[in-house]
Amino acid sequence: MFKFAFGDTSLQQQIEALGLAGAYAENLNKATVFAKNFAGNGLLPCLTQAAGGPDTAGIEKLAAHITSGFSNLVILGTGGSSLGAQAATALAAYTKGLGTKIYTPDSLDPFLMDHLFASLDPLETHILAISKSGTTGETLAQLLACRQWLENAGTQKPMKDHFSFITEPGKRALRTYGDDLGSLILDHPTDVGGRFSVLTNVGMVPVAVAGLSVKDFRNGAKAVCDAFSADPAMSAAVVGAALIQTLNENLGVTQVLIMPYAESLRAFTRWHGQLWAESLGKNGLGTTPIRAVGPVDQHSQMQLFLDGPNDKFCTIVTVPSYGKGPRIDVAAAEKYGLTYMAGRTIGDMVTCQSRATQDTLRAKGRLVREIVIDSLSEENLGGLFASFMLETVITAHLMGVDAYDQPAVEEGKILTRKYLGEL
Ligand SMILES: O=P(O)(O)OC[C@H]1O[C@](O)(CO)[C@@H](O)[C@@H]1O
Repeated sequence: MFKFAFGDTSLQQQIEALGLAGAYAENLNKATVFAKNFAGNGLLPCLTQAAGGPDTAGIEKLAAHITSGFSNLVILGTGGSSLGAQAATALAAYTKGLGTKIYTPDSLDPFLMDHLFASLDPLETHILAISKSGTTGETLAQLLACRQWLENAGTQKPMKDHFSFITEPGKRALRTYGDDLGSLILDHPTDVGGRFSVLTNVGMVPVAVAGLSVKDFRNGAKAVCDAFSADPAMSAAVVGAALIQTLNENLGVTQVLIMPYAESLRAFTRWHGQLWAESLGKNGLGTTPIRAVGPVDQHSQMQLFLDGPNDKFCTIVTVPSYGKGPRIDVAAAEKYGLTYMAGRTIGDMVTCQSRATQDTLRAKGRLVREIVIDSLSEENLGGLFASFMLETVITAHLMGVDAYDQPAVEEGKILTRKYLGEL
């Protein structure tokens, strides 16, 4: 579980100081009513399905097939078919894992494909192609290229074993391809959109391959959903959605910054970026997600956040890191005039940096939410996924847009196919 707070001064006092008490109360009420109905109706399929876990056997079977036969897993997929897996498996950087290395070439890039083919052992490589629609050009092009690469390598294993698929049931190119090959295919849930799919098999097969606990991710999400259902008005999702909407409508806040002080949450910010942008950027409305990671981006973007336009709602995610990490040698630090860090740990420095960032942002009049997770764990990351999905859906309701479609992107896809056909 995680906690959230807005600094030493209560949120209510800050809202009153901005003259927004009435507007915020109205949005909070609207968000709470919606959240209660929503909870009463069983929340989102992407959350409830995951909690039930009827797909566990399929996830375990596919993960076992991959880890027992291959030392590399290449996940072909883009957007919601890759970002959740990247965000979730980033935690494995701190664990021993199962020995299978995961590659996620989610942007089509000829140089990266050449590099992958040159550096990976084809006989040791499994390809998992994920696409909800089963028609995404980038993923299909990569798939055909991978098949050719494996054919050329003359693999000894049956070709069908080198591939697996996650896609919706029904007639679609990716499904037909997988059927023809005779490979293992898991169904992408039809009632879960790609950017909401991280807790389904889409994110959880990679999690299992990485040696992380699917159960813990889902339990973490469930705990957040249970707390949300029990008292929506107190949840980070409802408060966050009401606040962002109020700031947007009344103070011209048009950007939402998410800045974790943990390298392993960098991929999480990319996942959040798609979730927020694709769900809410509609009908001339929307707030732009901005990604940053602390402390490194204090040295690149922070000047703008502090001293540029006051148009951002800031969320800082922290993990208690006091006393964590290597300790800085006292004598060496003192010799070079670095007494302030002598005997401190790297975690002490990061703790002070995130605190200083928040204080400075607040001193500059920015509204800052701190989300504190007590450790970098599957439960906590699962909880963050659930909370931000809920926040997005509630914000969409307050804005009056449909969180689940992405009509404008589809126009670009049609044009790409046309241009390729004309080459
Ligand atoms: O999973 P699919 O169908 O390949 O789609 C990949 C991504 O492309 C989009 O449809 C946008 O083009 C996203 O919504 C989606 O996550």
